[in-house]
Amino acid sequence: MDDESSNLVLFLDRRITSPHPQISSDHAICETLTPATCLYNPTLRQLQHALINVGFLYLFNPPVAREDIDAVIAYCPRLFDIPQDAKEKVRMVNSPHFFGYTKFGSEITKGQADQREQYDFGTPYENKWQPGEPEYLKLWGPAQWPDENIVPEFKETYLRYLAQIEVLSFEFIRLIEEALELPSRALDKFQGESGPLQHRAKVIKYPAPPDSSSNQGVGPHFDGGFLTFLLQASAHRGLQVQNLAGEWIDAPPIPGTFVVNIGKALETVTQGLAKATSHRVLSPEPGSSPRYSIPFFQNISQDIRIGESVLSFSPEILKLKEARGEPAATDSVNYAEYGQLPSGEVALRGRVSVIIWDYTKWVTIPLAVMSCGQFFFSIYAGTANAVAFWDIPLRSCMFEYEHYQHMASVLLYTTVYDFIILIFTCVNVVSAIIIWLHLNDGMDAVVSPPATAISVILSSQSVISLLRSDSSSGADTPNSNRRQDGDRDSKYNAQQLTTQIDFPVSIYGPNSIELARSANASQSRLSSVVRLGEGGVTRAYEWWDTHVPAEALSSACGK
Ligand SMILES: O=C(O)CCC(=O)C(=O)O
Ligand SMILES: [Fe+2]
Repeated sequence: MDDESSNLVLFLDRRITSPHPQISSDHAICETLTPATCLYNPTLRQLQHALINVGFLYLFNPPVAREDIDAVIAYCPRLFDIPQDAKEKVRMVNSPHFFGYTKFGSEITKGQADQREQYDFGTPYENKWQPGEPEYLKLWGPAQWPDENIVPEFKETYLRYLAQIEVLSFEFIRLIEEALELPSRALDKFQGESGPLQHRAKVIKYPAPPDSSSNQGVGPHFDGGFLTFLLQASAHRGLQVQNLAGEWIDAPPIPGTFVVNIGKALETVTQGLAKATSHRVLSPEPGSSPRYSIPFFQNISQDIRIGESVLSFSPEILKLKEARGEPAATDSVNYAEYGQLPSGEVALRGRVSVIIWDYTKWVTIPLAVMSCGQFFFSIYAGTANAVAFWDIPLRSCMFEYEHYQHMASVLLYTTVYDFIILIFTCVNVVSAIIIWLHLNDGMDAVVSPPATAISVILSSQSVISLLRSDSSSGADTPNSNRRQDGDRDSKYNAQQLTTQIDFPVSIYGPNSIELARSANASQSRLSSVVRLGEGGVTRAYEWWDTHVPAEALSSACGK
């Protein structure tokens, strides 16, 4: 542990003595410091560095009861080992709030199926949506929990865990205000002045792939909200973070820590000072046990248009952003609509983009019916042709004009329909191959070719991209340099965020299709990555205890 970390420990220990204290709601830690003092505080300087230049950090010994952390970790395998029908009962498709179970392979990031299975849960929230109110207000509400008889006390334990992270997340916001030299509580306006917030959390299982076909646990993405607190719940590596140079850096699990990273909303309100960082997860090696993780996503108020609420900073601190330099291009997709839409709508758009799947599925039914009709007509016409040909009396008068005309038209029909059938058959075969190669067997829908085969094709990223060829005119975040990034490489403009195929279609209805189209039209590619400290994600923050485990730190830093 270096001197700066020691100072950090002293700073916090003066105020908090218990290893797992309740965090004081009056935010005593931060209010005792003026912004000017913060500049001299090495801890906050470290935090400032991590926010501006890295976007990821480890939080050591977080103020969350160790027994609750251990308990939620212990639940991970149990949650996924329950019978499949118990999981199906809480499928996300039942929930207007997008909570619940998503089976393996049912999520797509950057056009590829993520090799993970997951539950989405949330902090308690009662939905009060009324007809006529914006649809995005449906997004928050009660989570779906697995049967208490099958996973006893899971809900209670997990909610207790989430409650502690929620408090921690707000406490951390206070530190961020100080580190970025903002007035105290400058970030409050994003957090529920209009009422309580709901935060999301997941429990994720990344199984080892059977072979080396795909190792995309989850593809490159940014998180959307303010802060993410990630508990890596098994000893596997796999989480990777993209640095300023565009390289992927490992962020290995360190026991007793959370990985904290910045979401697009916080990046937007801080004029890009606090960096959202592109990250991904690689599946465990074939033959290994599954990796588990438990992320907590801190939300912001649904009504706020954060593009209109961007904060002001001192010229000195903005210079730090300039000094960071231009990041290399990233693989991730962007939440560009934050520039102008209410944050709830941004979240809804991220979700309902999947409704294109359903829309195209219905479009494909007439296509499939046509295909079948043509097939049968072709058989009929071919048979009629053959019968006519082998019918001696008929053939004998073939050279009479009307019979000749009859035979010619039968031949013409047969040939044309056979040709159409050939094309349809080719499309079906190609789509089946694409499904097999890219989407694996994780989708419910892939059961009855040709209709579903075509629907997969139509709803695949490439076709969606074509549908949205106007995407370069979309909105952007307040950072002017991003516009150029989007324009420079327009092939990424139409890429979706991580997309779940399992979704509550009936609840959001046909309007959502339009929403989805415009949502994706306004997404643009963003080059925004941050430089990781020498050797990787290296800055560790001691929260309560007096000792950072040196061996853990050095293994994380590769030193
Ligand atoms: O599982 C992990 O380690 C990260 C998951 C993640 O980045 C996400 O779900 O947004
Ligand atoms: Fe993430």
